[in-house]
Amino acid sequence: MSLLEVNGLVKRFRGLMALSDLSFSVEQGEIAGIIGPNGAGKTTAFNCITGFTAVDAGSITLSGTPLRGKKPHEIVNHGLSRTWQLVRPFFGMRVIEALYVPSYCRRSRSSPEVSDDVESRIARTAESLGLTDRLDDWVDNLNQGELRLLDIARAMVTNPLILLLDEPFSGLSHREIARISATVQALNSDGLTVLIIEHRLRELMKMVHKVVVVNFGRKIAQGTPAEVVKEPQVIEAYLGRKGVDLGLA
Ligand SMILES: Nc1ncnc2c1ncn2[C@@H]1O[C@H](COP(=O)(O)OP(=O)(O)OP(=O)(O)O)[C@@H](O)[C@H]1O
Repeated sequence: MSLLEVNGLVKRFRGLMALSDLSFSVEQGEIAGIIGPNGAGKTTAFNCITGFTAVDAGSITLSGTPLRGKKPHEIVNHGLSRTWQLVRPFFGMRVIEALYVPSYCRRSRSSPEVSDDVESRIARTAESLGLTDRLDDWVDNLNQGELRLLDIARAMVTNPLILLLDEPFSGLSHREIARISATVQALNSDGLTVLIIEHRLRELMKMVHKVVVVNFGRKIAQGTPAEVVKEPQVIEAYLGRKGVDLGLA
């Protein structure tokens, strides 16, 4: 059984088919990527999986537990957390206070998987995200890269089995991207499964084990980075000349 299984997902917005029969799975311990052109349905897929958007058809399971129809906070309590394309920080709070907010979810306080107390998990999470020195600082003083790290830290405080990241590199410098990428890979080495939407392909392809390519709400390819960049459908729909520059062929 895969950790996350998405089967036959359909989502219509009036006349527009945002997702048509989208199926893919993410295995325990994997870093998987979702790529595809603008408007392909990637964020809609995240919104459906995380309970923010109602699904018209299909199923979503996490470790075999059906998620479809559950509310976002219930899904978090099952072990699936996410970040958003646009960072919306809790300005006016200190970093440590912003990390306490997600700690009030049930999974963070009382699930059988949780062995440590909230205070030590926040300290451990801040350390693994490189934010220990910033805990007493105001969120308003963080730079863009640190705000992204804080977003990931907030999701990590809920003790997820799988973390969904929506364009975590967006708007960041090369140096900030390298820091986020190394941090996510370290979290993965500690057992976290990760699913990432990203357009920064050169950086993404270096860190993922598997890529799912979506176009017009359908999966058009799946495989290792080296496999998908050779797929004619992927080159035509999305990569074009970009594929040649990824250094994977
Ligand atoms: N709430 C909504 N109401 C109507 N149409 C929507 C809504 N959300 C998304 N769409 C449409 O669904 C399609 C898929 O959008 P989505 O944001 O999922 O694409 P995406 O692959 O994430 O794109 P990008 O890479 O630009 O972020 C687009 O045509 C978009 O305009």
